[in-house]
Amino acid sequence: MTTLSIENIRVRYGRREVIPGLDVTALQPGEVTALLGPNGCGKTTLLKAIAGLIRCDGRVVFDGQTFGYGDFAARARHIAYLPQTLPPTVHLRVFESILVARQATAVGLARGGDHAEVLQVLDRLDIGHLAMRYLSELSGGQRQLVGIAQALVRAPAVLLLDEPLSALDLNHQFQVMDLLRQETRARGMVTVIVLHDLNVALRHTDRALLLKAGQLVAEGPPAAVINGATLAEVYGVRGRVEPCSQGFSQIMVDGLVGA
Ligand SMILES: Nc1ncnc2c1ncn2[C@@H]1O[C@H](COP(=O)(O)OP(=O)(O)OP(=O)(O)O)[C@@H](O)[C@H]1O
Repeated sequence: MTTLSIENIRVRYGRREVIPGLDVTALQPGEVTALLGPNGCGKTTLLKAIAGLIRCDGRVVFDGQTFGYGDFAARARHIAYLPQTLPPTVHLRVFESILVARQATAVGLARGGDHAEVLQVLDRLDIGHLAMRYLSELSGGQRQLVGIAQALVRAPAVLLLDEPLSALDLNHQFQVMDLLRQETRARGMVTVIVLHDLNVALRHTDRALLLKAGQLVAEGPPAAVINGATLAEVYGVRGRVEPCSQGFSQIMVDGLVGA
């Protein structure tokens, strides 16, 4: 099985070191990992470093291969990355845009099934009715769902999603996380998702990485990582994690530390 490891990743913007040497061992195929931490702590920077999109020191090891900065083509065969801010839209219909994503990057996949794959992903994200609309005509949330479809249809081994729920309503947040978990398990993908909603991380992910100022403060099962002590240390809030009546862990925020 193919794990993903991050070895001594260091990133600086100019003279400012944003990630001062970070290691993550063996993210497992079939598992969804939540990448958590406050604004500006380096989550996007770390995802971009894994995707090979920014200059960094250190190594990403995946599928027996070691990637340093610059191995873009080799990495692109394995990794799909959905940015936090989606790029300006090209003049394509939704269906075409997903088909183009599949045909551009799903190397080695049988071409015959491309249309069926696109229809299936549209259906599973409940956006089949948007297939013939132009991207420029979509709402923010609809555009985000199409971005998720474009990433999934590439059939990547590693799926990196930066705040993919930020424009979605509650129903779609749940649906998308459900689908991502199912697909991650079924395809044996390594999936890493930047999340701000810690309740989503508790409910829908298998592992959590908690960052503070570019350093890993805690990692492990979400229910072990997210607790009163880490909420105070990393987010500066007084809070508790308690089971709801359905048995799922939920965060109760009591206030700010010191207030
Ligand atoms: N291109 C850049 N040039 C200079 N500094 C940058 C650049 N991109 C990000 N930074 C800085 O690096 C730090 C980490 O930014 P990053 O976007 O990785 O944070 P984040 O954890 O994803 O934040 P958020 O939750 O707000 O999206 C921040 O202090 C940010 O200001």
